Amino acid sequence: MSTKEKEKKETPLMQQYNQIKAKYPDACLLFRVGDFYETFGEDAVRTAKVLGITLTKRGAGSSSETELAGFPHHSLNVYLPKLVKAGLRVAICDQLEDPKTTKTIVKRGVTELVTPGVAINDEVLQSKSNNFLAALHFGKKNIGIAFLDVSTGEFLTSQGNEEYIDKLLQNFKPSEVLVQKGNKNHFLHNFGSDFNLFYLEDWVFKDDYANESLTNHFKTNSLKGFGIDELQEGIISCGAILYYLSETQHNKIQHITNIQRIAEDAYVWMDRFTIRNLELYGSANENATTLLDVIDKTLSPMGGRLLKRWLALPLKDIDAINKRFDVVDYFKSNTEVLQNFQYQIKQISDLERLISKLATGKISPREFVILKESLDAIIPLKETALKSKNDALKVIGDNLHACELLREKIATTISADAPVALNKGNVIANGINEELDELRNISHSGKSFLEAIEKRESEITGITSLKVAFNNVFGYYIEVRNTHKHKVPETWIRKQTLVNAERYITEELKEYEAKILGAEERISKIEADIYEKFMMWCSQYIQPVQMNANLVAQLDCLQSYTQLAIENNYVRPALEDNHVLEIKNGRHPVIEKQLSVDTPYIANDVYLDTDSQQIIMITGPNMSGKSAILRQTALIVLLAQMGCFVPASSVRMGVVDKIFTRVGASDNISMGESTFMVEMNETASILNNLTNRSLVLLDEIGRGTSTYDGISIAWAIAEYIHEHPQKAKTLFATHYHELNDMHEQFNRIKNFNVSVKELKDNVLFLRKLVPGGSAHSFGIHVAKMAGMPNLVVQKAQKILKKLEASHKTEGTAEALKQDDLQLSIFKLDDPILEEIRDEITNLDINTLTPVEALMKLNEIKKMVSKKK
Ligand SMILES: Nc1ncnc2c1ncn2[C@@H]1O[C@H](COP(=O)(O)OP(=O)(O)OP(=O)(O)O)[C@@H](O)[C@H]1O
Repeated sequence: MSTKEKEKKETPLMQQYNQIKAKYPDACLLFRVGDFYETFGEDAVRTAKVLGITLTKRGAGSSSETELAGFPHHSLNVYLPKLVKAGLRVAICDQLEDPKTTKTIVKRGVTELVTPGVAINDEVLQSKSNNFLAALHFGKKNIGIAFLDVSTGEFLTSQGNEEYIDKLLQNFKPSEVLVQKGNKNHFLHNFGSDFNLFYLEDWVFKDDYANESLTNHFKTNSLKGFGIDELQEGIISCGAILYYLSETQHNKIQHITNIQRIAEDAYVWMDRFTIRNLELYGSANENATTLLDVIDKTLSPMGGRLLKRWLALPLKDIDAINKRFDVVDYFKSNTEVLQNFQYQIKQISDLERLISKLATGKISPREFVILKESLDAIIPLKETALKSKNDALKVIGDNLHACELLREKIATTISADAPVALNKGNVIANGINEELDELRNISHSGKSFLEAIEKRESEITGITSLKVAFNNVFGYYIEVRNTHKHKVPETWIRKQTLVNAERYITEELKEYEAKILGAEERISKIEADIYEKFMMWCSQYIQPVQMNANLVAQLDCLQSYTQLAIENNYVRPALEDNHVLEIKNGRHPVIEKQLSVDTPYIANDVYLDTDSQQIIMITGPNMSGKSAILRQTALIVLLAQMGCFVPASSVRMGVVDKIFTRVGASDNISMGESTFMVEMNETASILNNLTNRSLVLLDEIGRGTSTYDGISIAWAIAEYIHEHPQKAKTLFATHYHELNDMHEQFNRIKNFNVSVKELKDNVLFLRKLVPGGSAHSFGIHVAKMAGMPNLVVQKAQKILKKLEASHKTEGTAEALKQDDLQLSIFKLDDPILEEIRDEITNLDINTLTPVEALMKLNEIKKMVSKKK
């Protein structure tokens, strides 16, 4: 059948459907038909699967046969989130006119396109998480990025290299990412396929387009005021976001009141491995407790979201950090004030999302009441903050906006017990509109009016069981039991005969009915009009309410810090203008919460600086607690720079600007590269970015290869960090006790070990970090403890003894002395060694990265071993 013929066969409804669907080919189209949302074809198959609803066929057996799945329109709130959470883009196609008013097919159109990144329904959102839409623009020099949470109005941008953008993507975890069509592969190659991507046409990513749409939206002449005018690629990404909003019919976006620059240099740099490895707010293991789980004591959704941001972006400015400490100190010593704040914050709902709903015209009458109650709670909060003796709190108190007129207007305009849905009535308070009050009188007086008729007619006719009632078919009627039928006056018109009764209508009832039904329709119309205008009026308060939301979020984070410090005995770190890191009795905030009551966490001291103890080489058996010490050091630094107290008895530190973490043989194999290669890549990026204020954690680096390769590489890396002009403070956990020899040659490397007590054929973990190296790595003991069969353990012990005996004579330090190596290679007149010599002579040291050097070394080692 030709397409034309097929079209002819299609019903007008399906023709209309197909026309609309053609405009949204990649979305699941929910097509409103009467009281149902229907889906057809492929969409129906997907929808039925995701929602678990029945899949049927329309026009079965005919040429226009298609799958069909639908649900009642009032269940949209239940089903829509499920579709969006399943990663679908959902186009909602509504009836644009009242079916009663048209004789032909009802006009329909898409009123909203809901995608994972632009959802504002409570059912899709998580209260303590932002829901970001991101856009990326690959420029010549930089990659631009923008994030928008349309449910809160936060709009942020930045630009930088791939590593930086990767880190931001990890931190902000966007639900949807917009990418230029032409850069699809580029994106997948750099950032992986874990994101929900949507591709936009290349022309959207243009300078002029972005500038124009942004300045139009913000009604400004330039973007200077936002401090982003230099961010060319960032701006283009912001433009793509605005384009997408209009494409998805999100046109009411007044709550997007500014763009913030994510200032890369204001925050501690943590790469994605660090974020992942320290399990800050996510973990590969779903059941793992994250740092956020432990430290989050926030009481409001805004506070919860801000805490995540503070955790992702720790500060470097000592004054700003100290300000947060000061508030926590103040709260700690004024617990009554703290409790007062906590009580008030609990009364405040999600102001940020409520005001966004107002801006998008989606706020429900009930939510207006909640908005007012939340704003009421700001008043005592403001007073308490102003009365406090802490400067930062006073500033917050000063800036909290009382929103007096707004609160007053909501109280007088919206009924205190307003319903969730506008069409349920009783939304607008009495006394706002005369006509409304009058109509309500009519409709409310209805019951007594009907009762009066019932009484009167019963008396006149002598029919004792007479009843006035209503049904949808013929409206108000009088019902008379058969026994009284003969008493019915002639003027009554019989409408229905039942088994035991007859139903009649009267002129009077008909008139009354017209008045009442007219009144209710008119009431709905007046309420809707007033509501619409009221939302418009309230929109002048978007900014003050957003500011209040932000200030409450800050107060909430600070009370959360205090509560955490009180409950867990955290202390205030002393920030100093130096390069020292001195932790006394530090604990791991997460592990200490997980131990059983009878196993106390063993606190440890760590000291690092740039003069005497730059690198600590930590050896110790498996499971002794090496990783715990590394991670707790980073976590303490991180918490401190978030402005939070820390799990230790005291901490003294200069500000850290970058935290790097590498764990040997990490689980990146899935990306297709060999584990070892990945490990080397990761390490290379550290070595290329070291600063005097960096904190580097290297956990078992080198273990992804054979022992001797591993030792050589670990050695070379430690040496590189030691010799680097930027003296990065480093904790190096290793199984290779051979590395204990390094301190003889490099004076800022110090050996430590996590102590254990050797029992007869077992080890007892003491978990104390003590100076000095350890002689062996006890792996076999641990294997035994893990329940390995005895035969295996005994065999392993024998092999170990043999190996130890055979290597006793080789001092590692000796073996790795460069001079010796050179002599042994170049004195020999051997083709392979000559080849090696040529390789080395041809190397351009100036352009070689440290890891390339390591790889080269590895190659050379392989050549030498071939020769053996
Ligand atoms: N200071 C401590 N106090 C109490 N328990 C601790 C302490 N440090 C570590 N532990 C416990 O010991 C376990 C092992 O610690 P960790 O992973 O740090 O050991 P490791 O030496 O790095 O081991 P491996 O070399 O096998 O990676 C932790 O999961 C924790 O339960």
